[in-house]
Amino acid sequence: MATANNNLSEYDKASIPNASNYRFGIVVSEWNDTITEGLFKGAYDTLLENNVAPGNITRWNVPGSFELIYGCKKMQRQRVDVVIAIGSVIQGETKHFDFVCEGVAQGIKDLNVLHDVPVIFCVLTDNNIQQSIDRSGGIHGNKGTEAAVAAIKMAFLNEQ
Ligand SMILES: Nc1c(NC[C@H](O)[C@H](O)[C@H](O)CO)[nH]c(=O)[nH]c1=O
Ligand SMILES: CC(=O)[C@@H](O)COP(=O)(O)O
Repeated sequence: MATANNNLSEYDKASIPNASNYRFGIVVSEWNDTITEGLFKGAYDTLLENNVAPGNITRWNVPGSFELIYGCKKMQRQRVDVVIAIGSVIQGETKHFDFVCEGVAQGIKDLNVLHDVPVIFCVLTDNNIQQSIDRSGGIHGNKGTEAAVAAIKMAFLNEQ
């Protein structure tokens, strides 16, 4: 189902485990920061709404989405139960978009395979800025909210 038919900010609160004892690492790319700050706000607010204490949330910034891989690898070694990678990649004139998106997706996948701390993929890969606006608190909701819900669920799963 495409995002256009499924608001990113809507979730069943009854399906969310108790998150008050989990620790969250959030790594935020500075490229397209008006978008990534919106994604971060969505994630942060959703964690607080689900009884996560601010002191249980650690945020680091990295220059761009490609650096999310290294930043999340380092964050996995911190005292956290789950990591959220936040980025915004927007198509330009060249094929660089393709390499950044593929590299980040593969790199974060690898971190989930190689290490025992889940990393949530909250990276928008959009054709234009409007699509990014629409998915970071706009008409399609906020992918940061979706990522925070996924993070809580994966922290719970990691306890099983
Ligand atoms: N064009 C975008 C980039 N490009 C920068 C790379 O992510 C990386 O920082 C650089 O290649 C140095 O290693 N990054 C984004 O996050 N979003 C873009 O649209
Ligand atoms: C995703 C990118 O790296 C891209 O925004 C860079 O723009 P360009 O392809 O015009 O160099």
